[in-house]
Amino acid sequence: AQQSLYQQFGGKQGIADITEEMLFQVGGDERIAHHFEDVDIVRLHRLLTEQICQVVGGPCEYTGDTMKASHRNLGISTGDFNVLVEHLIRAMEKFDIPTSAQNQLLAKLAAMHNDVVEE
Ligand code: HEM
Repeated sequence: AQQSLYQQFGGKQGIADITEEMLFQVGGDERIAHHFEDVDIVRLHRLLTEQICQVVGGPCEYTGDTMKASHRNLGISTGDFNVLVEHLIRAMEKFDIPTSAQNQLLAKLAAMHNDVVEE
């Protein structure tokens, strides 16, 4: 039987595991870690998990702010954006998410690029 995109991500727990791993790696990457120094990471993890769950068609409601409002004035560049995506891909690989499922999420996140990046 064909699994839904949400199921291919391992449901809410699978998504929570992937975002945790991504944020952990981001925190250790000196290219972008400075952006997250004063951020409540537990809250960010919860919101990112909700958002990705919703984006992949899961039964979740994203309760955070818009991408444009929450990244305003953070000075995030396209390079920063690509580094975060790099860590997301590694995290998805670590949890054996099928490539076609990875690409479907990445396409949806790419559509947010202009709302996140300022330069
Ligand atoms: C498509 C890519 C991205 C998505 C889906 C995303 C998603 C989110 C979400 C859901 C929040 C929480 C919003 C809220 O507080 O209500 C957030 C906040 C934040 N994001 Fe992103 N983000 C992306 C890219 C980036 C990048 C590339 C950076 C920096 C390298 C970044 C840095 C931040 C920071 C610092 C906050 C916290 C802002 C604050 O609490 O004041 N984000 N992001």
